[in-house]
Amino acid sequence: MSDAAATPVFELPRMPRRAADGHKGTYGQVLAVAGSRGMAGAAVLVGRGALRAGAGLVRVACPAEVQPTVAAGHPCYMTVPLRQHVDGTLGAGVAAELIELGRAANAIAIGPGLGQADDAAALVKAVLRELPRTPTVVDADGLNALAPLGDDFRDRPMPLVLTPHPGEFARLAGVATHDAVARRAELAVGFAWKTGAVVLVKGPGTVVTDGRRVYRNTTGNPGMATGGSGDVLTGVVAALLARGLSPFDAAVLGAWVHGRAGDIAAAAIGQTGLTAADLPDYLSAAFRELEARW
Ligand SMILES: NC(=O)C1=CN([C@@H]2O[C@H](COP(=O)(O)OP(=O)(O)OC[C@H]3O[C@@H](n4cnc5c(N)ncnc54)[C@H](OP(=O)(O)O)[C@@H]3O)[C@@H](O)[C@H]2O)[C@@H](O)CC1
Ligand SMILES: Nc1ncnc2c1ncn2[C@@H]1O[C@H](COP(=O)(O)OP(=O)(O)O)[C@@H](O)[C@H]1O
Ligand SMILES: [Mg+2]
Repeated sequence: MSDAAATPVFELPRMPRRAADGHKGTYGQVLAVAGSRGMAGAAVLVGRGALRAGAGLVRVACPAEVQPTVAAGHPCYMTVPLRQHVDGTLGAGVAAELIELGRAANAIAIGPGLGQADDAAALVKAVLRELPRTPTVVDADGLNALAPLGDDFRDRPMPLVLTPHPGEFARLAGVATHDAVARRAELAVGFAWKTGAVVLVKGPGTVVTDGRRVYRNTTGNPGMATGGSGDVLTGVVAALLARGLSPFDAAVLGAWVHGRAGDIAAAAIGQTGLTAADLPDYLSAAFRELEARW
């Protein structure tokens, strides 16, 4: 299928106004499942992204070994230490516990820094299968767990949001990486159509599609080509899902506001010294621009 078959979207979804009488339960609870030995930072970045995108409550579930490090990454999210394998990764043995935590959440972010062990992949699949109505964004090793993806989740009542970079998209869709770059929009539309997921393929001019509609993002800059930038986006999309945006709208607005934060950060401190850990702090300014439209 060509991307010409999908309707281009130019208008941004509205960021919902915060009700005067709202409380933290009103603005959505996010469960992030992320991190492993050596990749505690991925879990921190997802959690910070979700907080700065307005989630009322954020819980970061991670292997027990990295939990103190993750907890030290921000005082405002809670952390849940989970039993880990000897190599410091999570596995299907904690699926029941995670699914219980997931039932209490309005949205789940799963994948960054989980590693590529077979049992981590089994855990990801169990969570996605057992919570079919929970809005969920899958990134990084969560995507590797599903690759190659067919129509397994085609009939999921709540469509998944998948956020691959072109390398991950190539694995997921079973295409060559150079095609995932050169024919990104066309392949993403066809893949979204086939899988029933909302697909956000990252990079300059990030493409978001549900197979029927396609949005090409206009924000962002090469300063964001630095480890962990995508992990922040995962947290942002989860917060927007928890706030009640549809999967497509959460992906579109998430891509825009994440890129805008990168642009404001680059204007303030330049592209060269920009790190992913700076991005959440500049999300506030990016969201303030959206609040100005209220
Ligand atoms: N602080 C932490 O804890 C951090 C932890 N992190 C965690 O690390 C884990 C591994 O994630 P990952 O993305 O680094 O590895 P992987 O999936 O093998 O991708 C690399 C392959 O994809 C390709 N490729 C990528 N982008 C492309 C593009 N735009 N266009 C084209 N190609 C592109 C790339 O191509 P190449 O660079 O060779 O040209 C290469 O082949 C994961 O769990 C993540 O969450 C990180 O988030 C960092 C911070
Ligand atoms: N040259 C660029 N222009 C605009 N955005 C970029 C550029 N390079 C990277 N990005 C953005 O940075 C993020 C990188 O995500 P990802 O590749 O998953 O990184 P990581 O896994 O290290 O967190 C994506 O949102 C991508 O769109
Ligand atoms: Mg990534």
